[in-house]
Amino acid sequence: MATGTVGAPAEFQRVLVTGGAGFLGSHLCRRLVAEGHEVICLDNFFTSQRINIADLLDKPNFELVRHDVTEPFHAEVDQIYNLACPASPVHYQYNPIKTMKTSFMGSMNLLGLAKRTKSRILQASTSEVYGDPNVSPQPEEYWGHVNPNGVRSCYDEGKRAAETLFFDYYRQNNVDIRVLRIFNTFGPGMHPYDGRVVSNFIMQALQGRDITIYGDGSQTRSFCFVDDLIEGMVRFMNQEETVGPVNLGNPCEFTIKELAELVVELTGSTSKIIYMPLPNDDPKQRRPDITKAKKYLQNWEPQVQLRDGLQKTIEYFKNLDMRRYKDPTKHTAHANSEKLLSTDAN
Ligand SMILES: O=c1ccn([C@@H]2O[C@H](COP(=O)(O)OP(=O)(O)O[C@H]3OC[C@@H](O)[C@H](O)[C@H]3O)[C@@H](O)[C@H]2O)c(=O)[nH]1
Repeated sequence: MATGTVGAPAEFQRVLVTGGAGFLGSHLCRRLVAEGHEVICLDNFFTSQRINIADLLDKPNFELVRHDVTEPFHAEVDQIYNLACPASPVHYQYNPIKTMKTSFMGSMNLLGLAKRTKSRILQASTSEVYGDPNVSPQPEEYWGHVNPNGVRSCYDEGKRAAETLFFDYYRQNNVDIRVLRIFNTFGPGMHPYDGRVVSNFIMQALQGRDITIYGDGSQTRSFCFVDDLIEGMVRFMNQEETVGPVNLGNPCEFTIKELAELVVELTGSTSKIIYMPLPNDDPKQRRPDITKAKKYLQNWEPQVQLRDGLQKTIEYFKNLDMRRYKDPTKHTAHANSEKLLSTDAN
């Protein structure tokens, strides 16, 4: 029997985690291995590195396979968590055709595997399916406001197409699906060159570099600490009441300017805040409606608030050996920005 953790399945499972060496994937693998499950971690190491899961490599119930989900994969498994896809705008826009292929063909290949093995399969979908939302907070019923041919579309539309495939395999082939929409998540284990806002601001603050706000900083995001997210994800996988989609995130909403100021305060940094162009189609607001998550996931709600989570993340980044990390892509987030803002816009 597995440990008595809330949401843990009654029996040990053979679990496949795609993107298992990534930020969320490595936390998930760690938890599943600790609970005694047999874990196969699949990764192509495009944006992640082996070091993220170095502590798991010698565990007898952990197996690492270098594999790209755009190619079929065969194994006998009971559960599949499909987390494979670059998630940072900088990285997913680097090779947008590959991003779309990863979402669509990766889902297709893994749904085929789930169908054959009769395993349950969870898709890591995203708040980006809501695009630049004109409804706030965003409930699962909201269809979104998405540009089908913009620079973010490879990710937004890739994930939307993946959701379509999941629900069609469910309706047509009875595949046992779970679709989770993950909102902005942060915490220890993020790649220092991840390119997303929390890791950028902390690294800039710790290294005394300018803190780069894109736009005027009035856009909002709601940041969920990684432990809360993984807890919700495992509960969702192991409940029987809904296939989703279910939103998972922290509903406390902050402007990006507030985030920058908080990071400066918590690090005691002397960095100054500068303003850069807003990348195209950057959503102006984002906040999850988590009514469904609370209802179906045994009253799940985030336990760690932004300030406390940031403190833990700052400690993590302070102790990183930067020689071990490589920047996976060049920074392209501004390549398509239309308007330039002056450095004192605020
Ligand atoms: O250095 C930076 C980086 C980012 N930002 C801004 O901070 C906000 C958040 O940007 P991030 O890159 O962290 O993430 P985004 O919210 O744009 O996208 C994320 O959405 C949810 C997930 O599915 C994905 O992880 C990712 O696509 C944006 O408005 C962005 O323009 C900065 O102001 N400065």
